[in-house]
Amino acid sequence: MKLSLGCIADDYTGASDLANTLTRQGLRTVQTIGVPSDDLALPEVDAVVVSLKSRSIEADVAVDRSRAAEKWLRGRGAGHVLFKICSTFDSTDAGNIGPVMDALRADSGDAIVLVTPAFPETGRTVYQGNLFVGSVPLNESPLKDHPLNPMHDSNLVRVLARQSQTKVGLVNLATLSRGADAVRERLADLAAKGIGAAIIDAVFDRDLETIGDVALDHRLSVGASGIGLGLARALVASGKVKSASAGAASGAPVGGPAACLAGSCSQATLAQIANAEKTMAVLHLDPEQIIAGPGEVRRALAWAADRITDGPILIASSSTPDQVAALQSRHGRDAAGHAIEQAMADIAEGLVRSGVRRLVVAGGETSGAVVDRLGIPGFLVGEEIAAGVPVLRAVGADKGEMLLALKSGNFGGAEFFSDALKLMR
Ligand SMILES: Nc1ncnc2c1ncn2[C@@H]1O[C@H](COP(=O)(O)OP(=O)(O)O)[C@@H](O)[C@H]1O
Ligand SMILES: O=C(O)[C@@H](O)C(=O)COP(=O)(O)O
Repeated sequence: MKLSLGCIADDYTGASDLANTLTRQGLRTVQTIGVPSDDLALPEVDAVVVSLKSRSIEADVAVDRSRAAEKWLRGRGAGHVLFKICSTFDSTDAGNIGPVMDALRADSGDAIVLVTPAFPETGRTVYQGNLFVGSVPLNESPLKDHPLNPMHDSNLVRVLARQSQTKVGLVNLATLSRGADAVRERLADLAAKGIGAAIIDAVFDRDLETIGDVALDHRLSVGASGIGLGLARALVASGKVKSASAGAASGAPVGGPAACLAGSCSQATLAQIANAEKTMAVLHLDPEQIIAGPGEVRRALAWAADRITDGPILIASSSTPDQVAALQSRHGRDAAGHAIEQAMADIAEGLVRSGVRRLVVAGGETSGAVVDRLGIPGFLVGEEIAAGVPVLRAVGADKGEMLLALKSGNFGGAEFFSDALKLMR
């Protein structure tokens, strides 16, 4: 297997979002959980997305894991590596986007790296270096209340500069609109001044095509699914990837009981949970009880056992920003987050033990905890449920056939949970 594109994603929902984008653009793609072991049988593919759970861990651990993934991808022939970050640039001033980018750039030998979280299909656009979520700047969007990485600055040149050892420049839309060579010229000017990273504006998919074209001159880029789209289109247009008609993975129906777990506290997920109450049984966990001990997990599994044969169920820990803030002030942000993630993993494990083989998980960190606990080594990409969220078919799992959907907290329409289950047969 010689890869045309190697990708390292800093969380599992982000990885499935990117794998979905690459698949839709005609790249045969597989998502692996961590660096695959040598005995994992992978199909012949153009791109591998290695999923890490590295967005909210210590920066030096994120760097080590990302470098190990890069080494594996380069060893499989990947000439270009995309470090996939969140389209809302989720991170803190301590990292991890800057430190990982710096390390991967040093390994790649590139003088400068292009960075953009733009993903226009989901309303993420970048103008004059400022990230917009829909019609509002990042710092006015619901991301200002994220439980782990609250975002208070929409100017990504500033945000990245605070995290990185290199100086950060800007390639603005005016330059981009003059085409690939104008971008190349601007990058050469910035690199000559010792600037090692450039935030690049992008508003429309056509901007991402230009960016993808230029990015392929380099060995590394950093961004969300939008730059993945640009890279994929550039690879197909250049003839480096021949499989422009690659389709979604299909397979035998899995059937059996289905369950949804929500650990995201995003505005979108809170609304989706409220809507799900109309079509399925919903249990709201008590976060305080989760932290108090294992009783809340036992209560959830007993509740599920009484209902799971009657139809799909949803179990949610999600709370409003005020409630999240109150819990964190009592227990600490990381301790609260970790305890709830592990409880969700315990519940997922119990549900699978009782026969559930179709599982929807809302939340990136939550998905990471669940997938790790289930020991799933990788996924093939199936149908698209919503922008950025595909049906995933587990490969190499000892539980046999399983379908999952890993939803970024912010993604999906109002009826996401029932939309997902309709496609997960
Ligand atoms: N009620 C709650 N109070 C505080 N934190 C919570 C609550 N429910 C979930 N969390 C934590 O919030 C974080 C949500 O992050 P994540 O799962 O990545 O969602 P998203 O995709 O929206 O970013 C996780 O660490 C989760 O354990
Ligand atoms: O790019 C995106 O927005 C997503 O792919 C993503 O990274 C998801 O992160 P979470 O919102 O934490 O699930």
